[in-house]
Amino acid sequence: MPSRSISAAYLGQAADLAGNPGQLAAYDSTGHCVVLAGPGSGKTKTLVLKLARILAEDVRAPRGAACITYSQECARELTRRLEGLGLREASNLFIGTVHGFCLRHLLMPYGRLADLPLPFPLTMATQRQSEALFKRSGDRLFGVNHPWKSIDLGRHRRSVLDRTADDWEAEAELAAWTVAYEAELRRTGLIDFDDLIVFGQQLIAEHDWVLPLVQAKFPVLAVDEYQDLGVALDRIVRRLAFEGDVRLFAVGDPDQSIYGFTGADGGLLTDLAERGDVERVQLQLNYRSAARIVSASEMALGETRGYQASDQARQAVIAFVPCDGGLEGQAAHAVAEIIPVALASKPGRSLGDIAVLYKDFRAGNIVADAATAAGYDYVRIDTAAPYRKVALTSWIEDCAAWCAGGWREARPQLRGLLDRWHGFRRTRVRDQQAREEARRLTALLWSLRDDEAPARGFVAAMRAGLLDALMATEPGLADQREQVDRMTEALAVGGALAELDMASLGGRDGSPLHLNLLTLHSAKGCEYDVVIMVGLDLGSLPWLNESPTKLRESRRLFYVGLTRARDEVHMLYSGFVDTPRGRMYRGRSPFLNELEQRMAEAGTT
Ligand SMILES: Nc1ncnc2c1ncn2[C@@H]1O[C@H](COP(=O)(O)OP(=O)(O)OP(=O)(O)O)[C@@H](O)[C@H]1O
Repeated sequence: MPSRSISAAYLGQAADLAGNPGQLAAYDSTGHCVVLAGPGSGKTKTLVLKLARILAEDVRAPRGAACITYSQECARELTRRLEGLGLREASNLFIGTVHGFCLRHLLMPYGRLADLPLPFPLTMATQRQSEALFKRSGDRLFGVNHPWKSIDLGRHRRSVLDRTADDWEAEAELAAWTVAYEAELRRTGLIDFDDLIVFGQQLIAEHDWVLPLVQAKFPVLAVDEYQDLGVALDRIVRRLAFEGDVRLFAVGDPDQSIYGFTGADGGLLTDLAERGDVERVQLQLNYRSAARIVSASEMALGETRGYQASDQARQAVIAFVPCDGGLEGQAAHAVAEIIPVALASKPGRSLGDIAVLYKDFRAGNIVADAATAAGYDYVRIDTAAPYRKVALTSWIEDCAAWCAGGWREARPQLRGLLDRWHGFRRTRVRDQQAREEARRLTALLWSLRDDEAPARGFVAAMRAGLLDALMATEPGLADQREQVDRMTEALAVGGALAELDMASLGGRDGSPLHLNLLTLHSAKGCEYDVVIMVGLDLGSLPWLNESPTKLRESRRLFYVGLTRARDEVHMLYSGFVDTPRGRMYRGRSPFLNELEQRMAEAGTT
């Protein structure tokens, strides 16, 4: 057990691991450790407890640990869980995305010294700037009506690291476009998101002197959702761990690898776990889902994994629900029939315990319209959401949560909000100035405490009080500023979130009063009592004629959706999809046919 000061919450949670030999083995590991396990098996729980233990027992400040993950949603979940154990972002504890790590702890401190061909000081392109430069370079090369291929371009840049290799020229169009786009970026003095990964990798790969410097600061590296990493990030981790003497604790599940289109590769995790110098731990118990859902998920995946539910007696609902009227009909059925029954069927269950999952933002629009018509408030996570979650918008939301009553029970903790604020400063400030800023921020937050005030006034006051000044002096935050501007526009009178109050802004990641609407991709890492999946028709999930690789990834996406549920899964379909060329009748998703057949064979329908 950790010997230094640790929270009671930590002790309580660590005691949970005692009944699970796998979790305990990971928790007791002394060298590199990789935990491979299925959904709901407590990977993230084990990771945060292990990190707390290492920080209490093995590492002394100013040395510390970096805890990284792929997406901002997962980073926020890690922050929340670590705060629950009394661990906050600090100068010796990085909690964030791999992109944030590459920027703050690799490229900013060492990029110039290593003479990387980047424009310093590093200024991030906003989404709008990078789209405009991407289009301009594509138009010049291929003419104005050329197809938009930004996802493919990003994948190519991140996956083929050696540009003299045959693989690079194998996709000649993407290679040429990349070169032209990067030249445009540099001419404008900007870098983009993929540069962080590509140059972070180059720095680590080619400059041996960087390794001991990173190791001195972060002798421990924890990685959540490892299966989301692509080859560049995997190389960064391996070099730090196996050549830089950084101790690695990684968790993930190759069956939940759903970002192949970005270059992610679940096989990298499996390979990592097979190394002789890594302790590999496999977890089998699922604490989240009822037994029927655990076994149905394996049937949906089409693989036998031997996962068991921790509570065998819990009842579950698994429903295949035909609906007339396509996605509109499915959304209407979900809000009119399924949600009211689900709310009534368990005492204390609220809208926040229910999620509607869909393939993309167009389906999200249809579900959101149905929810509005039924009078349900909702939170929505997809690309049509009014603003993207980046570190700054997440921080504003957490400040709103604190001001809207969270301060009474320190959820989130004020100290954590202050530390995260200091983390946004990429340029070093003197201690005196940092103290003064902390004092001003505390006074500002204290003055903005209100349970029901409109979120609009809160964000305006935060911007006028401190935020605008910070964003004006930190070019590295330019891309995040764009999202803060979008948040402000959405909250303005007439905007998409004009009605939002502070409590709702603060609760956008899980308020009991809001139904959750999110894409299947965004649902990874989340859990809900009731999961309603819409759009389970051939032509949507999966698309028609997907390649075998793509089809496997679509199946994993379906698996991720199913495994978010604790008690109920409702799978809605119509047997057709609406396309720009009219209605296409190809039947429901083959994943449903297979699942229903396997459940019938097993006698579990
Ligand atoms: N040993 C344990 N005892 C009791 N509950 C546990 C234990 N381990 C995990 N849990 C609970 O199980 C649930 C799932 O845990 P967690 O989110 O850490 O799983 P995960 O493996 O990261 O899931 P996923 O891959 O699906 O995101 C959480 O509610 C967590 O508190």
